[in-house]
Order: sequence, then structure tokens, then C-alpha cells
Amino acid sequence: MFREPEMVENELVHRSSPSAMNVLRGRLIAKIDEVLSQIAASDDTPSNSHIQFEANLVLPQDVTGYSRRVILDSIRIDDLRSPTTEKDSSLRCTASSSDYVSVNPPLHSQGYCGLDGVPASAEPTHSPNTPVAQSCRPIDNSCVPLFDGSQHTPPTTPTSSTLPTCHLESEEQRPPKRRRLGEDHPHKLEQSTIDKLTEGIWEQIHNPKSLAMGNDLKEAMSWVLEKMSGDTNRFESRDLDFGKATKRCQQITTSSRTARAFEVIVQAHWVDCYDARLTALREERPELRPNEHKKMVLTEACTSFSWSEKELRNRMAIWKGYREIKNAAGWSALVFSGSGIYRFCKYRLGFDQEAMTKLQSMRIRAEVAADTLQPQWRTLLSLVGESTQRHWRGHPHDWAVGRREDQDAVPLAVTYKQWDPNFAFQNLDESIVDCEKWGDRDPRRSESGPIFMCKSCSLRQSDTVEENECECFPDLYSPRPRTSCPVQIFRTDNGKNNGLVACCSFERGQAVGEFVGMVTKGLADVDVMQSQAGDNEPYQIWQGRYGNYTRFINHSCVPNCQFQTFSWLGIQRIVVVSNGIAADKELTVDYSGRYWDNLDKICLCGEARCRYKDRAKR
Ligand SMILES: C[S@@+](CC[C@H](N)C(=O)[O-])C[C@H]1O[C@@H](n2cnc3c(N)ncnc32)[C@H](O)[C@@H]1O
Repeated sequence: MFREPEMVENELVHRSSPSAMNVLRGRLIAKIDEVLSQIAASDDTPSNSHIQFEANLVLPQDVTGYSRRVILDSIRIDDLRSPTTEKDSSLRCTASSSDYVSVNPPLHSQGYCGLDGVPASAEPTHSPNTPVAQSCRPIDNSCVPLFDGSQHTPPTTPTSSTLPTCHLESEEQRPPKRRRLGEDHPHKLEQSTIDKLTEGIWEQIHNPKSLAMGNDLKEAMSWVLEKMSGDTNRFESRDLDFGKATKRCQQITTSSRTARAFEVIVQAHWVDCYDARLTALREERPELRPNEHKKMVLTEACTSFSWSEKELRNRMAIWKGYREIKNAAGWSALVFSGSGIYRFCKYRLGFDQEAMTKLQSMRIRAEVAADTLQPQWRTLLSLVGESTQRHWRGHPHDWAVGRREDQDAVPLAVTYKQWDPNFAFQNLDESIVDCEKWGDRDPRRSESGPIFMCKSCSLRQSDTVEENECECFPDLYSPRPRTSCPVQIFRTDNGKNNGLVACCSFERGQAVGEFVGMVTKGLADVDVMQSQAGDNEPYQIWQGRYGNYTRFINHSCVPNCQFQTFSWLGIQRIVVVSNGIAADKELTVDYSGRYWDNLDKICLCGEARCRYKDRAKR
């Protein structure tokens, strides 16, 4: 019923005619030019590196099942770079409307950050019980945050006080240059197939509509069955109702995806059963040679499937790939792998040890995300006799994951236990306004409508699909349903306690998330984001006990994100915006000099250009 996709790309791999060679040559020259100019222009490539050109010789799966690497040539980066290569500094944030500030630098030494119960730096400095005086400094025109990063013992509740406060403050909005939709991006590195596969898995796990379960699935299937049995009541032949067609199409598309997930699970499991059958036969018939055992099992299977041996072998090669992915990355990765897995397993480009290591390291992470975001995925496993019990419960960000295969995920509270045995953090989608401080006013509101025009794009903002025109940050602000942001809280391995890692890549200018917490004022002893909407009274956003994943973003002297203010429907928001983030990278912002000036820690960002790594000497 669900056909495996046909191969449409990579046709040239199978041809060797002179014209095919010419086409290949032309394509390669264009590709190499593009990649070289991108790398030459990139800041991230150290000058003493070199680029190696390789080809993959893909052998038939039934011979080895792996591709073989052929090294062609290499070139030094230094030889590539021309003196005219310039850095794009357009994203250096020159103004934002918000600053992170730490309010009266709390007590800290090793690693408790200003956000009540945060992490540790490597440099113990003063007694955790001794408050360190910190004062708020005037705000400059940069939009980098000023986390306090210094607390050792976080307060359980925020306190209003007259103590000096350090915070992030808001400035006029000047958004970073954003890539417009549809704009060409000449400097984009092609992803390898394993990267495409893993990103596909993460995207599907974070998309609440990726699997159709329960009634949706039943309804779609019963519709298909009715249609097949000739009942046309539900969609007359002349019925061109667009809304109905869209709904139906969406239902069937998602259901097919679910059925496809069923298919790969069952096929991977079938390979396990095939091996088990082979082992049993070896014991039953020890007098036969290994090839004879194999032949017997294949013949048995060919008869049941009604396939030729060649056909079965070809399919088995792909199914073995599914099984390898399942063994490395777990069932959840298989379920959410989508159609990309077929191509990956059929052509096996990049299906090597490195890919396996990458898949192994995502095993627990993918399971945490799948269990907490789409717990119903496990019901699919009942087909192959696996446990359908959910293992990871709660909110996806109740867990701090590891990035290596041998690192388990741990409850978030455990990672703060040494500083705060009662640590608790409530995940919010939206900020909450502290009504004790603000009554029924929201200090972030500067316009009351009914019509709101975007200050960035000058187009209309609305919470209805028909009226909204603003597409500035569609992942966060649009009437369309939102998907979860593909990020995870992870255990850093260099003394920063937790951090935030990107599961998928984020384009430059794309929103990572809104800085969400409690909108309050007058707090001391804690880190807050400080901002002001128009002429309103300044406000603070405190993330000590309530907030979202933006709370876990660490500092880097070469950050890949920045804070920016944005007004949606008249309410000021503080948005973490990507400067261009590759999948699997830690998300970072620049906390700014003012934040670090008030800290007695060293910076552990590890960048060659780190400004705060040698603070003792300073
Ligand atoms: C907003 S929190 C970030 C999340 C934090 N790492 C956690 O585990 O909750 C800021 C604190 O993280 C730590 N931190 C962040 N970036 C750092 C860096 N580059 N070097 C050292 N410590 C850092 C500091 O303790 C800082 O006070």
C-alpha cells in the first residue's frame, strides 16, 4: 500500500556515458566554487585548516553494505582566502530594546548563576554566603545580556528591595539584518545525508502533527476503506470543496506518515527475526554450511513474500539499514525518521562510523523529546512486541540531556541540587505579569489597537490568519499553530552546568524563542532582564522560578544568538534571535561587559577571542 519512494536524484551515480560525465563535471565545478567561496568567507574556519575533496564509492549493499571513501584532493584555506574577503558584521547588534541585568549581584562563587539556581563557573572566588556588591550600570547601545551569573544561593522568591540591581535593559529596536523568505543564500553549505536524516528526525519529533493517532488515524483509514469499497457518499465526484479537501488531504498525509513509521519498525524488526531464524537453523542443522542456512531462510521468506531472491535481498539491504539506525539511535529515531531514511539506507552515502556515533549520541535525547512531546508514539511499538510504557515524563525541558552516548538524561532539579535542594522551575509558554506589582496593567503594552502595525515590517499584525500580514518571526508570532522549538537543555562538560543545544539548524534572523518569565519590577538579588516599552515605566523579566528554555542560554564571546525587542499586538517582547546556528551546536549570547564586570568568574566560552578568560590577571 505504501510504496517506497523512487530514487530521483543522484541519477548520475549510475551512469557513465560521456554526456553524463560532462553534466557531472559541470555540476561539480559549480558546487565546488560555491562551497569554496563560502568557506573562504566564513569566520569560523581557522586559517591553518584545509579542505579535502572526497568521493564515496557506493558498493552494492549485499556486498558490504557500506560506501567507500575516495580522497581526491585538498586545498589550504589560506590559499583560498583573498585579501578582499570580509567579515559580515551586519548582525553585530547595535541596538535592542532589552538588557539582561543582574539585580544586586547575589552571592556566588563556583557556578551559581544569577538566575536563581543556575550554574557554575570554574573559578571559586569568594564565600557563597558573602553578598558581593554589584551595581547597575548605565545601559549602552548594545543588546547583549547582562546575566548576573553570580548567585550561589538563590532566593526562593524574588524580593523587592532597594538593593542595587543588575539587569538587562531595553533600548530602541534595531533588528538584525534578516534573510527574506525566498532570498538566495549563496553561502550555504550542503548538508551531508546523515545531517539531513537527523534534522528530519528532530523536526518530526517537534512537530505535534507528525503522527496521526487515535481518532484521526481511525477516521482517515475508515475513509480510505469506504472509498475503496465504492462508497462515494463522503466526497462526490464533482465535489470541489477546498476546505474539505484540505482537511482530508492533511489527514491522509499524516496517516500515511504514521503508516510509513509502522512499516520501518516492522521491517527493522523483521531483520532481527531473520537473524534469529538463521541462528536457530544453525543449531537445528549443524551439518549444513552457513550459505545453505542462509539460502533456506531466504527461500522461506521469498515464498511468503512472493518475491524473487534478488528482490528480497535488495529490500533486506535497506531494512538492515533501518535496523542499524534503530540499534544506534533507538526506536524513536526510526519512528520519526520520515521518508529521508529510505534514501539514506538505500544509497548509504555517509553511512559510516561517524554517522553511527552521531546516531548513538542522539538515542536518549530523541527518546526524551519523543516521550515528552509525543507520548503516543510508543503505541506503535506494540506491533513488534516492544514496551509501550513511556519512560520520560513531564515537560521536555524538565530534563537535562547529555550529548554523548554514555550520558543519561537527568531531572533538571538534580543539576541544581548542590546549590538549591528545593530547586523548581515552571515552564511557561507566555510571560506572566506580576499583578501584585502591576495590578491589571501590563507594562510591556505600548499600544492598545484594535489595529496593530508591525514596527519592523510595517505590515498588519493580527491573531487571525486572514488578517495577519506580518511574517517577522512566524515561528513565534503568527496566528498559525506553533510547533515546539527544537532545542534541549544539556549538561555542559566544561563547568557551565547546563546549556541549551540546537537539535536543528536555525537560520540567521530566525527566532529561537521569546525570553519568557515573570514580568515584575523592583527585584534585587537576582538576575533579571530589564526593559521599557515606549514611555512606560521600566519592567523586569525574572526567570528564576518561571520561564522557558531561553533561561539556559550561556554566554560566549563569539555568540550565535542575540536579544532583540519586538512588538507583537502592541506588547513588547524580547526575542532570542539566531545569528546562524548549525544543528547540534550550543546556543549562546553575549552577556556583555557590564555583566562580566560584576562577576568574579572566568568565562568558559573557550573562544580564542574570549574577553573574560583571564580575569584574575585583569
Ligand atoms: C542564564 S545562566 C545560563 C544557564 C546556566 N549555565 C545554568 O546551568 O542554569 C547564566 C550563568 O551560567 C553560567 N555561565 C554562562 N555562560 C558562562 C560562561 N561563558 N563561562 C562561565 N560561566 C557561564 C554562569 O554561572 C552564569 O551566571
